[in-house]
Amino acid sequence: MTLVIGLTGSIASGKSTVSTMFKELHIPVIDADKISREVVEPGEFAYQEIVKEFGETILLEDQSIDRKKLGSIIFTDEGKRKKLNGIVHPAIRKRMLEEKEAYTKELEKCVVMDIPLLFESKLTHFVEKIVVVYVDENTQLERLMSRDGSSEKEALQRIRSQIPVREKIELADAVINNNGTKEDSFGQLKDILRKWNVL
Ligand SMILES: CC(C)(COP(=O)(O)OP(=O)(O)OC[C@H]1O[C@@H](n2cnc3c(N)ncnc32)[C@H](O)[C@@H]1O)[C@@H](O)C(=O)NCCC(=O)NCCS
Ligand SMILES: Nc1ncnc2c1ncn2[C@@H]1O[C@H](COP(=O)(O)OP(=O)(O)OP(=O)(O)O)[C@@H](O)[C@H]1O
Repeated sequence: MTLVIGLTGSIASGKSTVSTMFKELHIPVIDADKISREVVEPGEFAYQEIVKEFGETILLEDQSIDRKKLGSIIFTDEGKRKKLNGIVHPAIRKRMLEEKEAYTKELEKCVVMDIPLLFESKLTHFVEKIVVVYVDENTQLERLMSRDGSSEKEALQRIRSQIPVREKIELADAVINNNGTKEDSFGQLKDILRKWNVL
Protein backbone atom coordinates (compact mmCIF):
# COMPACT_ATOMS: atom_id res chain seq x y z
CA MET A 1 0.00 0.00 0.00
CA THR A 2 1.21 3.47 -0.87
CA LEU A 3 1.01 6.05 1.91
CA VAL A 4 -0.26 9.33 0.41
CA ILE A 5 1.01 12.35 2.34
CA GLY A 6 -0.43 15.83 1.82
CA LEU A 7 2.13 18.61 2.24
CA THR A 8 0.76 22.06 2.91
CA GLY A 9 1.28 25.26 4.87
CA SER A 10 0.95 28.92 4.04
CA ILE A 11 2.56 30.94 1.31
CA ALA A 12 6.35 31.06 1.82
CA SER A 13 6.18 28.81 4.89
CA GLY A 14 8.64 26.40 3.25
CA LYS A 15 6.59 23.78 1.37
CA SER A 16 8.90 23.75 -1.66
CA THR A 17 11.90 23.55 0.64
CA VAL A 18 10.42 20.54 2.44
CA SER A 19 9.30 19.05 -0.86
CA THR A 20 12.96 19.07 -2.01
CA MET A 21 13.82 17.16 1.18
CA PHE A 22 11.26 14.45 0.35
CA LYS A 23 12.88 14.14 -3.08
CA GLU A 24 16.31 13.80 -1.46
CA LEU A 25 14.85 10.84 0.42
CA HIS A 26 13.73 9.40 -2.96
CA ILE A 27 10.06 9.99 -2.18
CA PRO A 28 8.15 11.25 -5.25
CA VAL A 29 6.30 14.56 -5.01
CA ILE A 30 3.31 15.71 -7.04
CA ASP A 31 3.53 19.50 -7.15
CA ALA A 32 0.24 21.43 -7.47
CA ASP A 33 2.01 24.75 -8.20
CA LYS A 34 3.97 23.14 -11.06
CA ILE A 35 0.79 21.59 -12.48
CA SER A 36 -1.00 24.94 -12.10
CA ARG A 37 1.59 26.43 -14.50
CA GLU A 38 1.25 23.58 -17.01
CA VAL A 39 -2.55 23.70 -17.28
CA VAL A 40 -2.53 27.39 -18.27
CA GLU A 41 -0.06 27.11 -21.13
CA PRO A 42 -1.30 28.44 -24.48
CA GLY A 43 -3.52 25.84 -26.15
CA GLU A 44 -4.86 24.38 -22.90
CA PHE A 45 -8.59 24.67 -22.16
CA ALA A 46 -7.99 26.67 -18.95
CA TYR A 47 -5.82 29.15 -20.89
CA GLN A 48 -8.67 29.93 -23.25
CA GLU A 49 -11.12 30.33 -20.37
CA ILE A 50 -8.77 32.70 -18.53
CA VAL A 51 -8.34 34.90 -21.61
CA LYS A 52 -12.12 34.94 -22.07
CA GLU A 53 -12.63 35.97 -18.45
CA PHE A 54 -9.74 38.40 -17.88
CA GLY A 55 -9.11 39.71 -21.41
CA GLU A 56 -6.02 39.81 -23.63
CA THR A 57 -4.44 42.52 -21.49
CA ILE A 58 -3.22 39.76 -19.14
CA LEU A 59 -1.10 38.25 -21.94
CA LEU A 60 2.61 38.82 -22.53
CA GLU A 61 3.97 39.44 -26.02
CA ASP A 62 4.55 35.72 -26.61
CA GLN A 63 0.84 35.10 -25.77
CA SER A 64 1.62 33.37 -22.48
CA ILE A 65 -0.12 34.55 -19.32
CA ASP A 66 1.52 37.42 -17.44
CA ARG A 67 1.48 35.78 -14.00
CA LYS A 68 2.56 38.91 -12.19
CA LYS A 69 -0.31 40.86 -13.71
CA LEU A 70 -2.89 38.11 -13.11
CA GLY A 71 -1.61 37.79 -9.54
CA SER A 72 -2.02 41.54 -8.95
CA ILE A 73 -5.64 41.22 -10.07
CA ILE A 74 -6.68 38.13 -8.16
CA PHE A 75 -4.90 38.78 -4.87
CA THR A 76 -6.70 42.12 -4.51
CA ASP A 77 -10.17 40.94 -5.54
CA GLU A 78 -11.77 37.91 -3.93
CA GLY A 79 -14.49 37.62 -6.59
CA LYS A 80 -11.90 37.48 -9.37
CA ARG A 81 -9.81 35.00 -7.38
CA LYS A 82 -12.82 32.72 -7.11
CA LYS A 83 -13.39 33.04 -10.86
CA LEU A 84 -9.78 32.05 -11.59
CA ASN A 85 -9.91 29.19 -9.09
CA GLY A 86 -13.11 27.95 -10.72
CA ILE A 87 -11.34 27.79 -14.08
CA VAL A 88 -7.97 26.38 -13.04
CA HIS A 89 -8.65 24.13 -10.05
CA PRO A 90 -10.66 21.41 -11.85
CA ALA A 91 -7.80 20.97 -14.36
CA ILE A 92 -5.21 20.87 -11.55
CA ARG A 93 -7.23 18.32 -9.57
CA LYS A 94 -7.64 16.05 -12.59
CA ARG A 95 -3.93 16.00 -13.37
CA MET A 96 -2.96 15.50 -9.73
CA LEU A 97 -5.22 12.47 -9.43
CA GLU A 98 -3.81 10.99 -12.64
CA GLU A 99 -0.27 11.35 -11.30
CA LYS A 100 -1.25 9.90 -7.93
CA GLU A 101 -2.84 6.91 -9.64
CA ALA A 102 0.35 6.27 -11.63
CA TYR A 103 2.53 6.29 -8.50
CA THR A 104 0.09 4.09 -6.60
CA LYS A 105 0.20 1.55 -9.44
CA GLU A 106 4.00 1.57 -9.37
CA LEU A 107 3.66 0.47 -5.72
CA GLU A 108 5.75 3.32 -4.32
CA LYS A 109 5.96 3.06 -0.52
CA CYS A 110 4.99 6.70 -0.21
CA VAL A 111 3.98 9.62 -2.41
CA VAL A 112 3.60 13.29 -1.49
CA MET A 113 0.99 15.69 -2.81
CA ASP A 114 2.29 19.23 -2.34
CA ILE A 115 -0.92 21.30 -2.32
CA PRO A 116 -0.74 24.89 -1.01
CA LEU A 117 -4.55 25.15 -0.87
CA LEU A 118 -5.23 21.65 0.54
CA PHE A 119 -7.62 23.01 3.18
CA GLU A 120 -8.98 26.03 1.28
CA SER A 121 -9.94 23.79 -1.66
CA LYS A 122 -11.20 21.00 0.62
CA LEU A 123 -8.91 18.37 -0.89
CA THR A 124 -8.01 16.58 2.33
CA HIS A 125 -9.77 13.42 1.07
CA PHE A 126 -6.97 13.11 -1.55
CA VAL A 127 -4.46 12.19 1.17
CA GLU A 128 -4.10 9.94 4.21
CA LYS A 129 -1.73 11.99 6.36
CA ILE A 130 -1.20 15.75 6.42
CA VAL A 131 2.08 17.54 7.13
CA VAL A 132 1.82 21.29 7.73
CA VAL A 133 4.97 23.41 7.40
CA TYR A 134 4.78 26.61 9.42
CA VAL A 135 6.76 29.71 10.28
CA ASP A 136 5.81 32.65 12.46
CA GLU A 137 4.14 35.56 10.68
CA ASN A 138 7.14 37.91 10.73
CA THR A 139 9.47 35.31 9.23
CA GLN A 140 6.83 34.40 6.64
CA LEU A 141 6.46 38.04 5.59
CA GLU A 142 10.25 38.59 5.43
CA ARG A 143 10.89 35.41 3.41
CA LEU A 144 8.01 36.13 1.02
CA MET A 145 9.14 39.70 0.35
CA SER A 146 12.75 38.69 -0.14
CA ARG A 147 11.94 35.68 -2.39
CA ASP A 148 9.44 37.49 -4.66
CA GLY A 149 10.84 41.03 -4.36
CA SER A 150 7.33 42.13 -3.40
CA SER A 151 6.24 45.05 -1.22
CA GLU A 152 4.86 44.49 2.28
CA LYS A 153 1.37 45.37 1.02
CA GLU A 154 1.51 42.82 -1.82
CA ALA A 155 2.92 40.13 0.45
CA LEU A 156 0.22 40.70 3.07
CA GLN A 157 -2.50 40.50 0.41
CA ARG A 158 -1.25 37.07 -0.62
CA ILE A 159 -0.93 35.88 2.98
CA ARG A 160 -4.49 37.04 3.74
CA SER A 161 -5.95 35.21 0.74
CA GLN A 162 -5.30 31.93 2.59
CA ILE A 163 -6.49 30.32 5.83
CA PRO A 164 -4.10 31.43 8.65
CA VAL A 165 -1.39 28.84 9.24
CA ARG A 166 -2.24 28.53 12.97
CA GLU A 167 -5.65 27.14 11.95
CA LYS A 168 -4.00 24.68 9.57
CA ILE A 169 -1.77 23.37 12.36
CA GLU A 170 -4.88 22.26 14.26
CA LEU A 171 -5.86 20.05 11.32
CA ALA A 172 -2.44 18.46 10.75
CA ASP A 173 -1.23 14.94 11.56
CA ALA A 174 2.29 16.33 11.88
CA VAL A 175 3.86 19.79 11.81
CA ILE A 176 7.28 21.03 10.80
CA ASN A 177 8.43 24.23 12.49
CA ASN A 178 10.50 25.91 9.76
CA ASN A 179 11.52 28.99 11.79
CA GLY A 180 14.98 27.49 12.27
CA THR A 181 17.52 26.28 9.75
CA LYS A 182 16.70 24.03 6.81
CA GLU A 183 18.80 21.27 8.46
CA ASP A 184 16.64 21.51 11.55
CA SER A 185 13.48 21.13 9.44
CA PHE A 186 15.02 18.15 7.62
CA GLY A 187 15.57 16.49 11.01
CA GLN A 188 11.92 17.05 11.95
CA LEU A 189 10.78 15.57 8.63
CA LYS A 190 12.90 12.43 9.09
CA ASP A 191 11.49 11.95 12.61
CA ILE A 192 7.94 12.15 11.24
CA LEU A 193 8.66 9.66 8.46
CA ARG A 194 10.31 7.23 10.88
CA LYS A 195 7.22 7.41 13.09
CA TRP A 196 5.06 6.56 10.06
CA ASN A 197 7.41 3.69 9.07
CA VAL A 198 8.32 5.31 5.76
CA LEU A 199 12.04 5.53 6.57
C1 LIG B 1 -2.26 34.05 -9.73
C2 LIG B 1 -1.07 33.34 -10.34
C3 LIG B 1 -1.06 33.49 -11.85
C4 LIG B 1 0.22 34.00 -9.77
O1 LIG B 1 1.34 33.30 -10.24
P1 LIG B 1 2.76 33.36 -9.49
O2 LIG B 1 3.74 32.72 -10.43
O3 LIG B 1 3.02 34.76 -9.05
O4 LIG B 1 2.60 32.49 -8.16
P2 LIG B 1 2.62 30.88 -7.98
O5 LIG B 1 1.68 30.25 -8.94
O6 LIG B 1 4.03 30.41 -7.98
O7 LIG B 1 1.95 30.71 -6.55
C5 LIG B 1 2.67 31.05 -5.38
C6 LIG B 1 1.83 30.80 -4.17
O8 LIG B 1 0.72 31.70 -4.14
C7 LIG B 1 -0.35 31.09 -3.46
N1 LIG B 1 -1.54 31.08 -4.34
C8 LIG B 1 -1.57 30.89 -5.69
N2 LIG B 1 -2.83 30.93 -6.15
C9 LIG B 1 -3.61 31.16 -5.08
C10 LIG B 1 -5.01 31.31 -4.91
N3 LIG B 1 -5.84 31.21 -5.96
N4 LIG B 1 -5.48 31.54 -3.67
C11 LIG B 1 -4.64 31.65 -2.61
N5 LIG B 1 -3.30 31.50 -2.70
C12 LIG B 1 -2.80 31.27 -3.91
C13 LIG B 1 0.10 29.66 -3.12
O9 LIG B 1 0.61 29.61 -1.82
C14 LIG B 1 1.22 29.41 -4.10
O10 LIG B 1 2.13 28.45 -3.61
C15 LIG B 1 -1.05 31.81 -9.97
O11 LIG B 1 -0.78 31.67 -8.62
C16 LIG B 1 -2.36 31.09 -10.29
O12 LIG B 1 -2.62 30.78 -11.45
N6 LIG B 1 -3.17 30.77 -9.24
C17 LIG B 1 -4.39 30.01 -9.42
C18 LIG B 1 -4.11 28.55 -9.27
C19 LIG B 1 -3.86 28.18 -7.83
O13 LIG B 1 -4.76 28.23 -6.99
N7 LIG B 1 -2.59 27.80 -7.51
C20 LIG B 1 -2.16 27.47 -6.17
C21 LIG B 1 -2.61 26.18 -5.66
S1 LIG B 1 -2.56 24.86 -6.76
N1 LIG C 1 14.57 27.21 7.16
C1 LIG C 1 14.78 28.22 6.29
N2 LIG C 1 15.71 29.16 6.54
C2 LIG C 1 15.90 30.21 5.70
N3 LIG C 1 15.21 30.40 4.57
C3 LIG C 1 14.26 29.50 4.26
C4 LIG C 1 13.99 28.36 5.10
N4 LIG C 1 13.00 27.64 4.53
C5 LIG C 1 12.65 28.29 3.40
N5 LIG C 1 13.40 29.39 3.23
C6 LIG C 1 13.30 30.38 2.13
O1 LIG C 1 12.03 31.02 2.26
C7 LIG C 1 11.42 31.22 1.00
C8 LIG C 1 10.05 30.52 1.00
O2 LIG C 1 10.25 29.10 1.03
P1 LIG C 1 9.50 28.14 -0.03
O3 LIG C 1 9.61 28.70 -1.40
O4 LIG C 1 9.99 26.75 0.23
O5 LIG C 1 8.01 28.31 0.50
P2 LIG C 1 6.64 27.74 -0.08
O6 LIG C 1 5.81 27.41 1.10
O7 LIG C 1 6.91 26.64 -1.04
O8 LIG C 1 6.06 29.00 -0.84
P3 LIG C 1 4.81 29.10 -1.88
O9 LIG C 1 3.56 28.97 -1.10
O10 LIG C 1 4.93 30.47 -2.44
O11 LIG C 1 5.00 28.05 -2.92
C9 LIG C 1 12.40 30.69 -0.04
O12 LIG C 1 13.15 31.76 -0.54
C10 LIG C 1 13.26 29.72 0.76
O13 LIG C 1 14.57 29.56 0.23
